Amino acid sequence: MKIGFIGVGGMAQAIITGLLKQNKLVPSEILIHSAHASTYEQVAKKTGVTAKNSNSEVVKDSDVVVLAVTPNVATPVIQEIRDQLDPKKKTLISIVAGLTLERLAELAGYDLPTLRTLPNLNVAIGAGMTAVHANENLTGKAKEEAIGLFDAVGSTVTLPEADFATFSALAGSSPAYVYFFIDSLSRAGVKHGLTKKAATKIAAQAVMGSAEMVLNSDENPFGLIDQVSSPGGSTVAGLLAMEEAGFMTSVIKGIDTTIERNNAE
Ligand SMILES: NC(=O)C1=CN([C@@H]2O[C@H](COP(=O)(O)OP(=O)(O)OC[C@H]3O[C@@H](n4cnc5c(N)ncnc54)[C@H](OP(=O)(O)O)[C@@H]3O)[C@@H](O)[C@H]2O)C=CC1
Ligand SMILES: O=C(O)[C@@H]1CCC=N1
Repeated sequence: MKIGFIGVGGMAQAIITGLLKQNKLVPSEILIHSAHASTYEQVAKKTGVTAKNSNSEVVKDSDVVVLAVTPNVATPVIQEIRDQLDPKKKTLISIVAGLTLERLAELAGYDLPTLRTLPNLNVAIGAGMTAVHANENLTGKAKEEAIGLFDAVGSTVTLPEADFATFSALAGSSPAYVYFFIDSLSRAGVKHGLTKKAATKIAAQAVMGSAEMVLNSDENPFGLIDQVSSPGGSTVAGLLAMEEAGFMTSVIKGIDTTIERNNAE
């Protein structure tokens, strides 16, 4: 299978890194092109994938085309490659936030097998969380192969398109919010005398283990909070101080704003 990436920014590079790391594909199966030669040539050099001289060449030589450009250039880019997107031979995968299957069909053709996805950065380490929704033309083996690319680099969930904006906040954007939390924990450690390096490692390992506990436990997070909070102890004292500063309200406000922004696009 040949898979072509149109755009090789942060997210496409994360997917490519994950696919190669998980041995789902070998470099010769991946083709790339983007706006600037300095970007795609460097990515090709670093990963061993093949750089093409145009978006059209990528599409011509690929079975599966991954649209990985920012939303503001998606329309002209699809118009540029539309003629090469033969519905009998190609599958289109979009990772573009906010771009609906209806809009993709309008731009790329109503017969084209198409998968709308919303991955997150953790695909780079095989721990991604990706939402998928296929159109009615993508069926059977082609559908399995398209979704299989994201299964290979983490978990996938099939969601109605109406839930993509919420999913995007909770999984697509949330790595940034979790990094923010880890940095805040680590900064607190620095305030109390730890080095930034040690504090960041301690904070990140604690967050990773806590996430695993949530995934592997029948308890909901509040039950686990109670297990950590010894009666009369320091954890409950810290929790109450965080809540007094508006911890949960801050998180929900941030997610509300992310979803509003997603819905406005
Ligand atoms: N970052 C994330 O965590 C997530 C991102 N997404 C979606 O992924 C998409 C890409 O985001 P991200 O990787 O963060 O953005 P980047 O800005 O890092 O990457 C955008 C890429 O598009 C390329 N590009 C711009 N114009 C063209 C063109 N005319 N032809 C071909 N390539 C072009 C750029 O080329 P060059 O580098 O050469 O300038 C760049 O490689 C977005 O639609 C976003 O919504 C979805 C989920 C998560
Ligand atoms: O910030 C963004 O627009 C994209 C969508 C999800 C993560 N990054």
